[in-house]
Amino acid sequence: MGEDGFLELRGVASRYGATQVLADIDLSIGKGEFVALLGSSGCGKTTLLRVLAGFISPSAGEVKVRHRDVTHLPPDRRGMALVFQSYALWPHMTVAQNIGYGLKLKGVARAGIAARVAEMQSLLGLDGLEGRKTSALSGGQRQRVALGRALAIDPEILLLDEPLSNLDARIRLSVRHELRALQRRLGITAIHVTHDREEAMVMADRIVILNAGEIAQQGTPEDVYNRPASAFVAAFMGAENVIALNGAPEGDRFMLAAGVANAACGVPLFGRPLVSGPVEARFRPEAARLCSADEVAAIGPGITFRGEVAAVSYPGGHWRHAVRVGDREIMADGARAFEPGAKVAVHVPADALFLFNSPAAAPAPTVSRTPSGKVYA
Ligand SMILES: Nc1ncnc2c1ncn2[C@@H]1O[C@H](COP(=O)(O)OP(=O)(O)OP(=O)(O)O)[C@@H](O)[C@H]1O
Repeated sequence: MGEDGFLELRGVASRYGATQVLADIDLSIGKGEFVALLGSSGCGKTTLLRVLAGFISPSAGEVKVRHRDVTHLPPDRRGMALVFQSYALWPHMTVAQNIGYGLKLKGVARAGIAARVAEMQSLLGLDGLEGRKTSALSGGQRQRVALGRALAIDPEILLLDEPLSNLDARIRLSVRHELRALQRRLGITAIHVTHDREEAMVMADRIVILNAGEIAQQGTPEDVYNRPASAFVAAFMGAENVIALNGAPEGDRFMLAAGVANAACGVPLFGRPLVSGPVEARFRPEAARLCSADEVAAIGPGITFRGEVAAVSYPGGHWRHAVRVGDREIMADGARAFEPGAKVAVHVPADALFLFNSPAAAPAPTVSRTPSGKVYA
């Protein structure tokens, strides 16, 4: 990826009437980068995409392409193309007419349109369908036509608003890879809105996680998955098990106090700015290792919770257990099934344990040291 800061947003805010939807968004995207805007429903993903495309004027801030301010340019003068979730194809037009639509608006001559449409059809595997009305196409074919219409105008930037969400699960998996391969081959810069975590993970160079109109974290898929910067991001990225603990930093370790279901133990700090006091411990069901209470051996650094199996199911590949740990219920996967009522141990390896100071416990990001050997209540 070349040209850093190819597409830049600085201090972008947007509101609908009195409702603030985006606040102070700073984002810098490199040429040829594939960025996923990931967030739950209503967090402002589509609004951000529409600000980029020029369909909405931001209430503050600026949008720049190659250091040129495009904030107040109309959509058709930004070198961008938007693919809508609904595809927004013309049902009474043929595949060829739909793909050529943007070129016709630009006043391109007929022969030029025909050549470009043929090129797009062959690129997207739509050969032979040029005369078909789009109302007589499958979902996957419509999605390709919408992509063809967007790419036909040779945009520098492709904006994708959940373009795969109307496809059935199996087609969606293959289209993800096709779209990503096409984007790489064309070297086009892409911003892809999705609420599907796995889709963002497998497609994007960088994931930007939005929460209530603000950027909660941005980084490579591996970064946001393994090093979530907040409890919100950890939960959003699948670490939904949560247990309240107490602890304090000591050197390069964080010492966790004994709790109702765990013995005191220490885990590496990994540079996290944790302070003494209550912490929220989060982990994924698949990161936990389940064994019977009497076989808890030292399985490596991490924390082990004692619990009782409440329910077990088989979603495929592993057994998923609901385990009562103190007054909480957590989910933990195992290679074998434990019966409800079984006393078990749930071990969470240190590198899969995400710790965050509870909001009330983190007034200032200072790292305090504790006298060694103390129990932190
Ligand atoms: N035209 C509008 N007028 C008023 N409020 C709006 C309008 N469009 C969107 N909103 C509100 O702005 C917020 C952000 O909407 P947006 O469509 O950007 O969210 P999103 O993250 O794309 O959600 P989804 O994944 O459900 O599409 C929501 O609370 C929504 O109700």
